[in-house]
Amino acid sequence: MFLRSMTLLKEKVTDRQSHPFTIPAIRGFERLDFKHPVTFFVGENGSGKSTLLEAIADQCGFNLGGGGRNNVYDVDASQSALGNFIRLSWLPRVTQGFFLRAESFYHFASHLDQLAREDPTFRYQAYGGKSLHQQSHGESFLSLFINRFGGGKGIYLLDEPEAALSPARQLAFLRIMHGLVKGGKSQFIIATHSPILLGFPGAHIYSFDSSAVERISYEETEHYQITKSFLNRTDKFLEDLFRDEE
Ligand SMILES: Nc1ncnc2c1ncn2[C@@H]1O[C@H](COP(=O)(O)OP(=O)(O)OP(=O)(O)O)[C@@H](O)[C@H]1O
Repeated sequence: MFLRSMTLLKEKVTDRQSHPFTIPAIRGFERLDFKHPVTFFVGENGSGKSTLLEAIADQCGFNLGGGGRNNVYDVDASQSALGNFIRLSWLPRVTQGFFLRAESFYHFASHLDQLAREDPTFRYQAYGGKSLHQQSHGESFLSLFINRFGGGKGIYLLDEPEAALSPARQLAFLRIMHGLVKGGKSQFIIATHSPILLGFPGAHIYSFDSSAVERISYEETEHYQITKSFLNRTDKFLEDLFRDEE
């Protein structure tokens, strides 16, 4: 555990009528504590999870298109709306880690290809030995988790890592994360919609579905409840869903 909390610098906020303070969970945000090496952000689409995660990545000095501190490249919209309004509290401070955003991973892969073109000794060592563009989306994510994560102390900020992963690969990812967390040198903060990932034992889950970010249990998440009802009685669930359709 390295990142202990994040706090809104209220005195810096002069305009609460514009983005990102128009997002209900962000408007009510004051402080978030991290007390477990694995923290999840959950909430409806547009509830502010990525905005908060990106602000953390910004304050970590990570490339906002994806990557760590040493990955310097430009992508569109790589600015954090909230980054300058928060303070991170560390004990101890770590500088290594990775910000993964599923939506711009393509650009990160291209950035590595550019490095390989510029430096013949670059062998994609930390990425499975070949260009991420030559691996499927899911394979490239797994390569990253297996090869790039771990080593020294690091913080990993992942925005919807499940986007590319089959259910079996999501389990593989849980196993990798379990191993890294057990080693005591890794902290994960993950925005997700995956009921599988959310099942990580003991993880803390923060919901963005109300006017403040608040902690809820795994069983209280909509992801758990909807998936459970769907699987328990699929026919009945779908019958109810499609009733009165016309
Ligand atoms: N630059 C911007 N200007 C204005 N509004 C924005 C901007 N960027 C994002 N938003 C809005 O902020 C809200 C929160 O977006 P965010 O990406 O944080 O949501 P999210 O919880 O991560 O959603 P999802 O689960 O769909 O990824 C959304 O309504 C989005 O439209």
